[in-house]
Amino acid sequence: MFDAPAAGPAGLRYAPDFISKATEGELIRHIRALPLAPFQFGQFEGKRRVASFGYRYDYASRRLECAEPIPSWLNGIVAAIQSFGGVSTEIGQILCTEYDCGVGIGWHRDKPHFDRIFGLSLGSACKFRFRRRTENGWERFTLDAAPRSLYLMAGDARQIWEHSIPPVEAPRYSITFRTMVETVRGAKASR
Ligand SMILES: O=C(O)CCC(=O)C(=O)O
Ligand SMILES: [Fe+2]
Repeated sequence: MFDAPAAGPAGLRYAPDFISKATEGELIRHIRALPLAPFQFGQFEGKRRVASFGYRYDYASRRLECAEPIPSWLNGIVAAIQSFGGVSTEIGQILCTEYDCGVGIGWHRDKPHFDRIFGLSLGSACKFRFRRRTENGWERFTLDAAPRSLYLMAGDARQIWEHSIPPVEAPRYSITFRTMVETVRGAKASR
């Protein structure tokens, strides 16, 4: 059910076959039916297409904004992710992404409003790459993320290491589930 990748970043967990082929097919069908929009960061447009639920990070205003509520077709998988994450895991944000052939994502760390990051891979495999700076250059690690697998980035894997995906060779979909940091959860509770 769950493998700790050999010599990978601390805080990275990987679960192959987290969902069935039938569930994968259903989720892809739902994602394809969404009004996906090219990822916008400032004046740049990424080639991947996305839809956000719960919250959305706006690169123009550089603020976290409210997004559409999490739709009910995601309820089952959210429950499975929360139970994988353990007690007090509450998913606040979901990003559905479509990568066409030749599309990837550049090096980055996710925005600081988010805490732990769970990623479900659908449709095809990808090389999920990690790097962190060392005194003499970069230390690197690649996770082979199979379709239907789940990765979790927490601790160093989330806070220190950057991640990226080189252009995919077949269409890939992903659903990223994020918990919110305490300050964001507190602000929401007091509204
Ligand atoms: O597609 C994925 O699995 C990861 C996407 C990602 O890193 C992000 O949207 O921040
Ligand atoms: Fe990311």
